[in-house]
Amino acid sequence: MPSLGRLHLITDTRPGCDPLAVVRAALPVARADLVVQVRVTDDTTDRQAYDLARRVRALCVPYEATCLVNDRLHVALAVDAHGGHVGADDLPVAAARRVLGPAAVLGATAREPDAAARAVAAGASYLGVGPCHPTATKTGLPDPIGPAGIHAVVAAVAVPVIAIGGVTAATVPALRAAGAYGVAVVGALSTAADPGRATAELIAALTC
Ligand SMILES: Cc1ncc(COP(=O)(O)OP(=O)(O)O)c(N)n1
Ligand SMILES: Cc1nc(C(=O)O)sc1CCOP(=O)(O)O
Ligand SMILES: [Mg+2]
Repeated sequence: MPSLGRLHLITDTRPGCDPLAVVRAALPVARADLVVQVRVTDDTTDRQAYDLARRVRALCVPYEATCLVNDRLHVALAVDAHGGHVGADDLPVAAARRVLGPAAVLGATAREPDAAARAVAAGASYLGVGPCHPTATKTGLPDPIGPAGIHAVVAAVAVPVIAIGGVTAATVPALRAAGAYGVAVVGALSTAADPGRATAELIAALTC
């Protein structure tokens, strides 16, 4: 299994968004450094999620980018995605690992060191940790943990930590300095006037 990409593009399927256009713009820039996580709104049907994931999976192939599916692991299996991501309202990590198999990429959300260690022991191959900063993309989240919260988790686990929540190219250096392996973004790409350029800025911040 190749090393995990450092830039995780999470699809934005809210009204007015064009997730496939954003993926198409990001792929030639970030290539194998890109992980596309197919995340759909709760009211999206499984058929719609499957159709989007199938298209994303196909787009990723020529760039050797990674395709993951959020929450809906049956969709991940159905499109032969590289893996999935689960959080507190989804299948437990150990059950998700059983569903996806030993070779799959499996991400788990963890917000503090103890939960992070439990998720890794249960089979997570990377952790999504946040929210780092305030975000308008998801409601109901706890207060932002900042780079210090990222560092606390990094110190507790030996798997890649992906920082999420309000991440922009400007906030990447502090997160990397805190030990984050990479970052996951929704708005920084989905609301960008030029998603290709925004991808280049994020990749530059992640690799310097
Ligand atoms: C990389 C990454 N980190 C965290 C999350 C959040 O997952 P979860 O807590 O299950 O919330 P939803 O995304 O399902 O609303 C994520 N998706 N990706
Ligand atoms: C889906 C999600 N999960 C989070 C968490 O902290 O678990 S923050 C988040 C939204 C991230 O969107 P943006 O990059 O636009 O802030
Ligand atoms: Mg979830």
